[in-house]
Amino acid sequence: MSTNLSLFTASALGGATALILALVIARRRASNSGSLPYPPGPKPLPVIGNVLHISLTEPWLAYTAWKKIYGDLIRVRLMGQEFVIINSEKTARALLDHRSAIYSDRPVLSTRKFFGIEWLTVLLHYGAELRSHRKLFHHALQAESSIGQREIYLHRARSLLASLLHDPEGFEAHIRSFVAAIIMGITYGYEVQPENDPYVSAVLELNGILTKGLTPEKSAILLAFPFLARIPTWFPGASFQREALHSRQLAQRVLNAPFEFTKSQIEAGIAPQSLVFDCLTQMDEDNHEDQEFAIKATAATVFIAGFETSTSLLHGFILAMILYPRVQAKAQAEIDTVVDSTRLPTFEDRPSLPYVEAILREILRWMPSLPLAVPHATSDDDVFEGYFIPKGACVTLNLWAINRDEEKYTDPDEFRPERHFAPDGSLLSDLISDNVAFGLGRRICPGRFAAESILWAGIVSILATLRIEKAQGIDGHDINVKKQFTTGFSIRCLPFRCAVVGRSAQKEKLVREYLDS
Ligand code: HEM
Repeated sequence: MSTNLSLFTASALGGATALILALVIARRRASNSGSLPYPPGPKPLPVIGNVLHISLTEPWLAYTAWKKIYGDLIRVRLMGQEFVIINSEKTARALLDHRSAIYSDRPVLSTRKFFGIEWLTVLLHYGAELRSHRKLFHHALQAESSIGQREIYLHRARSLLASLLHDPEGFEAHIRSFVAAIIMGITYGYEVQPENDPYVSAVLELNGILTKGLTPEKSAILLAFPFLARIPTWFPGASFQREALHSRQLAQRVLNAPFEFTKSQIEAGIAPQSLVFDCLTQMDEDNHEDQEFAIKATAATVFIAGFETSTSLLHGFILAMILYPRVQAKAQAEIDTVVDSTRLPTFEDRPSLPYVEAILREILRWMPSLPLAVPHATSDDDVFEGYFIPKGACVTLNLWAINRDEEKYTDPDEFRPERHFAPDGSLLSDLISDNVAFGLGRRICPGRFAAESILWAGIVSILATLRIEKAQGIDGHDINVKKQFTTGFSIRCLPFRCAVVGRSAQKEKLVREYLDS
């Protein structure tokens, strides 16, 4: 909130800029729209557009409320930037998938450079650099690679069980370590330290800043008032600038430090296989410098993009298990019929566990870690169902609204895995890797296969061996928990407490035996 205030205080100084901007916008609109209307939406005010109509930290709430008034495709204007909000999966697929030639760019995020992450794949414009990154991702994260990495996921999941049994109160940190160990292992061949790992701490801190500062809505303000980026960090109220400076320093650390670690391991001949190892040892003869930078940026993106989203969903899973003990018990009963008491679950059991599968789908729906996904941008003018969508528009996939579509999901706030089954009792056939939670079209999440396997390994291992319950206060009463999220570009549950207990002495013994073996 203080960021908003400092932004707006400074914004007030920008009258002259605003006037020039208004003229530019008016000229641009006159030349672009022809006679076709923009999609419907709340009437923008002169110059500032709809800035006062939304919350800059939770814009999806207004976008979702407007769905009832304006429908599946909404036009919003924030300062000089045109936004098109997509509120239904059908319209999202029609535009982002079927017209991907036009809808695969990213908006001009002025905050990209300001926060020092202009190299982040997620934010690259559509072009040669992005294609080179996506080629590297494809090589390391395609569905087949994820199958090969399943043993690592299960091994890490079983270590997570031991940490949860040993220190239930620290469950948030243990889940973060679980995800970090997998991602740092497959990306850099690096073994994370159990506590205060320097690379993990840097990413955590960087993600914290980016989550608050990187929304396209804030970027639109910075784009309209570029002088804000040049206010010195010592200026009163310049907290935004100070955070950005810190972000630039952290981003350099995240980009370089683990990469240099792997390089030195390769030079010493002791590097295990990893994304960076494979890519560096398979480089072409030419342009070593450019190739190395692409590998470095791709690897750092894996950590930034994969870490926050996956941990957020697993925290959401723990919350759901406390709030819905019936679901937990039903999943455990299913697992017990498939996995006998002499072993722990493996990926071979997955097809026999449809209810666990439905829980995974329901987590992706109930807990949208990226409520507005990652914005796309149009690289050309377009016309859709009679509405004009200009080149350069920021096209926002409102997952918050899509996941709460009451026509598809009755009582959408309820966590109900049963909604993913057909009336005949069979699991619906949609693939998790096609889930709209991973975005659409040419920018679809390249980490979705890895993410799916990481989440499944964590969820099934916890359900098979542990019971998640409400924690008890010192008075012996249960501590109630609520579904409440943080705000920003990506969201997670607000901190809550829980108790974790082994489901039986035999199951605890299985975990210990596995880790001792
Ligand atoms: C369950 C966890 C995850 C969710 C919900 C998620 C979701 C998303 C979404 C919505 C996008 C934007 C897609 C679009 O623009 O249409 C995206 C992009 C991306 N994700 Fe994920 N993701 C997850 C995990 C991961 C993991 C584990 C990795 C890496 C291993 C990863 C790497 C990326 C990258 C590199 C992009 C940018 C692609 C581009 O801009 O071309 N994600 N993700």
